[in-house]
Amino acid sequence: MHLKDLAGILPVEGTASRDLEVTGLSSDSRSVKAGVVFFALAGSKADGSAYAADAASRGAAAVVAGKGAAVSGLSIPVLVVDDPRHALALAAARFFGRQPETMVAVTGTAGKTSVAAFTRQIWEQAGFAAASIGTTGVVAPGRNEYGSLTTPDPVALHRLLKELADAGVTHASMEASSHGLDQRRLDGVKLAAGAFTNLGRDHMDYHPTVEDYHRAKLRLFDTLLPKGAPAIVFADDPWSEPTIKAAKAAGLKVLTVGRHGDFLTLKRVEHERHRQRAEIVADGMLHEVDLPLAGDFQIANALVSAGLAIATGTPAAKALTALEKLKGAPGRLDLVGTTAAGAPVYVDYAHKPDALENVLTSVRPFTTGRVVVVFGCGGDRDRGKRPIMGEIATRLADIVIVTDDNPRTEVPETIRAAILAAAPGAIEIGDRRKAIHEAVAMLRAGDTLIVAGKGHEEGQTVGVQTFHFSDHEEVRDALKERAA
Ligand SMILES: CC(=O)N[C@H]1[C@@H](OP(=O)(O)OP(=O)(O)OC[C@H]2O[C@@H](n3ccc(=O)[nH]c3=O)[C@H](O)[C@@H]2O)O[C@H](CO)[C@@H](O)[C@@H]1O[C@H](C)C(=O)N[C@@H](C)C(=O)N[C@H](CCC(=O)O)C(=O)O
Ligand SMILES: Nc1ncnc2c1ncn2[C@@H]1O[C@H](COP(=O)(O)OP(=O)(O)OP(=O)(O)O)[C@@H](O)[C@H]1O
Ligand SMILES: N[C@H](CCC[C@H](N)C(=O)O)C(=O)O
Ligand SMILES: [Mg+2]
Repeated sequence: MHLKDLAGILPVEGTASRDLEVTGLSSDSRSVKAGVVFFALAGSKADGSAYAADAASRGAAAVVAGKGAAVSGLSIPVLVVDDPRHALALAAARFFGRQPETMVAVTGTAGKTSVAAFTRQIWEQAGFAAASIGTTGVVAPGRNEYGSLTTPDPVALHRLLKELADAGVTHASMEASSHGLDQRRLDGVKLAAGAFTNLGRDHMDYHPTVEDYHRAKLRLFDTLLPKGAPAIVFADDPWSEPTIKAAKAAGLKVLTVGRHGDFLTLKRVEHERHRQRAEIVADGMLHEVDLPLAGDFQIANALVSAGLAIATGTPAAKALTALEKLKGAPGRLDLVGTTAAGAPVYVDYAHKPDALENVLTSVRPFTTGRVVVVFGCGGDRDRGKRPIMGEIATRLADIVIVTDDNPRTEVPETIRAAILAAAPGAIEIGDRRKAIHEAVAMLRAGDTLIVAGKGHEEGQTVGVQTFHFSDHEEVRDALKERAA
């Protein structure tokens, strides 16, 4: 590609640099090689324009910077744009050039990973070559790779989308995190539909207010989706109404799902221990669906996913039947095993207040004994959620064990103390392995144990080092020990 091929996105018209060859795009000077166009992004820690000279010295073809960025004295062209992050996303889409034909994105505080995975599974069952992209990585035919970000950076994202399209993937679902939306990571993706699950407290270290956080999520509806595109909105959340309003104002075709939903109406749910039976009305027809997953919230996620699949062309009956074969995303109310006395042990990714509240509430109806929870809060992340989660755990569980969950560069005791301040009677066991083993040892018939916060994660980050750690492995070990 030549610089002129990025015309319309970058101001290359009439410049001598039009014919420069472009070998790649990057927002990190450290990865710049000859011919790469470097995008200087204003970040939360650094200003990319400070690295323009570094990029030039590594052979960058040109630098793209925002108005007023301090980039001068370079021997390579400097192209000035209004919004460098937006320009990077569009340029990445054009540079890589291909994406799966039908793509959908889901946003919301909780449920994104589950919805992305469920939508892919419904499409697979409908016979499409489908992929999902999110917190747990990329899953596609013959491919299952762990990724680090929920919504990848635009260059990584569009490289991946091209690979998927080249491999024959026609349908892809992806998570749109609030960071991803705010930082324009998805601005170059051509979306056929979008979805909203719910809104709760999250990332209050990044967004100044919950309204600001909601606004970031709304970019999916008011900026990214083309007019007339379907927006699937879960209707039973306190933030459903403002979301529906915004999506309608943006000219989208709003399709609501849930008890208050019109597109897919949930009539009745009967819970069993590890499954639930739902009656769902679609287009005037009643469908009975036997969902093989525990947790009220999984019904919500299943409805949103079915909504996305139907809105993009899968027949309703097929999409709803597919729900009967859904597999939960790894680490989402994931039944790892049961004790000899039959007490189930779940690993769950609840690491924010609403999720913890939901997961603890979900297991109560089938727990005749005690609900036991092991959890902690991440270091270098939203401090405000710590006492809130302490209060929720104490209110909804019978035994609360507060432990460590990626303390990062904070003092672990301080994080635990902030949780414990609102969790009278909770047991403190910093060592997560010990906490899990002790919790399993406590279980009696009728009890349920939830190990929350890490879900699919495979590490414990202490300081700047990450040690291998898996809640799944520890639970299995502890169960084996008890059985021996
Ligand atoms: C807080 C945050 O979102 N940071 C993202 C942001 O980085 P930043 O703007 O803060 O970067 P910075 O360190 O200030 O540097 C500014 C710029 O200078 C560049 N630079 C820096 C140093 C250098 O030597 N050369 C150079 O060019 C950097 O590459 C960057 O472009 O923009 C970068 C480029 O798009 C992202 O990679 C980076 O994500 C980091 C890795 C991250 O951890 N993000 C997390 C918090 C995140 O996005 N999480 C969400 C949600 C998770 C969920 O709820 O599931 C996700 O989508 O994963
Ligand atoms: N629809 C929902 N409503 C409330 N809580 C949910 C819902 N779906 C999932 N959860 C809870 O949130 C946790 C994370 O679920 P999931 O990974 O699907 O959400 P996510 O939006 O991708 O989260 P993250 O932003 O952390 O990646 C689950 O383990 C469960 O505890
Ligand atoms: N994407 C989330 C994951 C948190 C998971 C939890 N285990 C923690 O480390 O806090 C975040 O970075 O806020
Ligand atoms: Mg996720």
